[in-house]
Amino acid sequence: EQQTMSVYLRVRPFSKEELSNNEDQACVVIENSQTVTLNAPKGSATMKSREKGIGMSLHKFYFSQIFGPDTTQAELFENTVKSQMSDFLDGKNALIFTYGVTNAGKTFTIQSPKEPGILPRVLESTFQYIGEHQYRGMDLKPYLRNGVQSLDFHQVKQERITKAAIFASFKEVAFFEIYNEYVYDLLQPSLCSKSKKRACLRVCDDGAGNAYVKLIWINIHNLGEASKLLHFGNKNRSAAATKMNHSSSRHSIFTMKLLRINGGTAERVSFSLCDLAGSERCNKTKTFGERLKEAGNINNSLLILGKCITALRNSGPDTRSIPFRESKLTKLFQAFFCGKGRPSMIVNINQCASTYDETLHVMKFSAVAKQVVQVIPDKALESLAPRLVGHDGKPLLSNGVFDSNVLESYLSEDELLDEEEEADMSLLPQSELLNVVENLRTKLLAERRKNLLQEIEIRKEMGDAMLQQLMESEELRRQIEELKESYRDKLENTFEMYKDAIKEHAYHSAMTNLEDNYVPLDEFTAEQEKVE
Ligand SMILES: Nc1ncnc2c1ncn2[C@@H]1O[C@H](COP(=O)(O)OP(=O)(O)OP(=O)(O)O)[C@@H](O)[C@H]1O
Repeated sequence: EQQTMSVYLRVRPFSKEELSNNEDQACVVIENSQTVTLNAPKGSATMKSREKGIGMSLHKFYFSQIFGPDTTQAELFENTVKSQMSDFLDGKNALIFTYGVTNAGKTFTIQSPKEPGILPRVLESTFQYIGEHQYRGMDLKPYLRNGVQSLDFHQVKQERITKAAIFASFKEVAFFEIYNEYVYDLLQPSLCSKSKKRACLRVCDDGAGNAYVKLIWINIHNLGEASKLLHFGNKNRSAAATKMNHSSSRHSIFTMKLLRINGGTAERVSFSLCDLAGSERCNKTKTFGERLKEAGNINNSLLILGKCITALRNSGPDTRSIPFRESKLTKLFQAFFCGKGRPSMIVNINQCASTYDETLHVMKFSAVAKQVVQVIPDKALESLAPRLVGHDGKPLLSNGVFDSNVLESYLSEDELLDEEEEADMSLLPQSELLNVVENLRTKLLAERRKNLLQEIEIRKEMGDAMLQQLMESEELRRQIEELKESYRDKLENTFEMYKDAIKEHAYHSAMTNLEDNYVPLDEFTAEQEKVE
């Protein structure tokens, strides 16, 4: 099945303050349920460009569906997420992400505390669907990206302790955020203590090209528990203040995994809701130092998301050249865009004249996303083939039957080691961590030594080449000097030659004159006497 990605637009209402600040300049006009027009207000960069004859002041955009300022949370859920919700309960992975500038209504749409947003409604629908068929045990858990792990007695005990650290008490949920290209678990209980530094998690690969993060998965039994978790996670979202806003700098992702247990087999399907960081660009935030880095990282991950979406629009079914690996966010979203689920996007905008240029940027981004064609597999779970594995990480099932021999050989020693290398270091015990550090230090030293040798070699080669060049130029200089010397000699010789020749010529001329004017003495005397 092929279809374009669903991209919805939600336009939030003006606040009283915005209305009194003259922000309502009819910049956003909803033409019908799928078309919206943006009119550039006076003073916006778009209008200034238009006055110079560049670009247009009016832009038209098309969406899967547009929701105006009067849309309620329930209407939005019914018309956007509901279809994805039934796909999810049917066994297909789903991802919903909100995109827009800061203060456009992304968080309100996902998880408003006032009117319940999409997230609490998704949770509620899931609980309604499961009803009495809920698995009450705590001995199964998500494993890597698509697997299911059976826990032993001690691990179940640990699970209860982790949960008890948050609640004083079969669906599993995780909540994490990506900040400055670092992944943090928002359900990490120790985060409550301000003195402790948050452990940042590695994005690992499950060996089949699926990226995942080792998160704390909490087994929840009712909506009340889910809300408490959400509240707990939100408390941990301590956003650093930027000039634009206080909590717009992080991408936060809430994921729910549903385990469908049927005898000895377990199927796993996930629903992720992502509240992306504000999409405004660096120049607007007027930040520097750490905040500039933060803005740069947000820009980078959204830029890579944009690059992936543009590449997806052009690539067709072959997604190998799409740069998903260039940011943590896209790495984790990759599977949804590559046929292992169905992503959809809710674009949030405000109608304020002062943020018009940024809003236009968001709309252009969504116009590209709207053209992405998705391939949706008929039976997503078959391709995901979740594995049921034991507490030591080895799969327990082969063709639906427990077969220890098959299972022994299934994961070879090498694979285990590979997996270990990809493991999240922050969760290892201290002794192992020390070993890892020691190994890394040895590797680092070896690498440094190799680099140093290489540098010495390169420097030597460069020195030799320079010496050679110097010698050659010295030889050239010497030859030129010799040539100059010989020319000078020749010139001097020629000069002397001419000088002698001139001297000789002058002598001869003088002698000739002398001979011509010569009068013998007796003749001269006779002549003188005559005159007297
Ligand atoms: N549809 C809506 N109806 C009424 N109020 C809304 C709506 N959408 C957003 N708001 C209000 O607008 C303000 C900004 O919304 P919100 O915090 O969700 O923006 P945001 O895009 O998530 O910003 P940030 O990037 O900083 O997280 C909030 O006060 C919110 O209550």
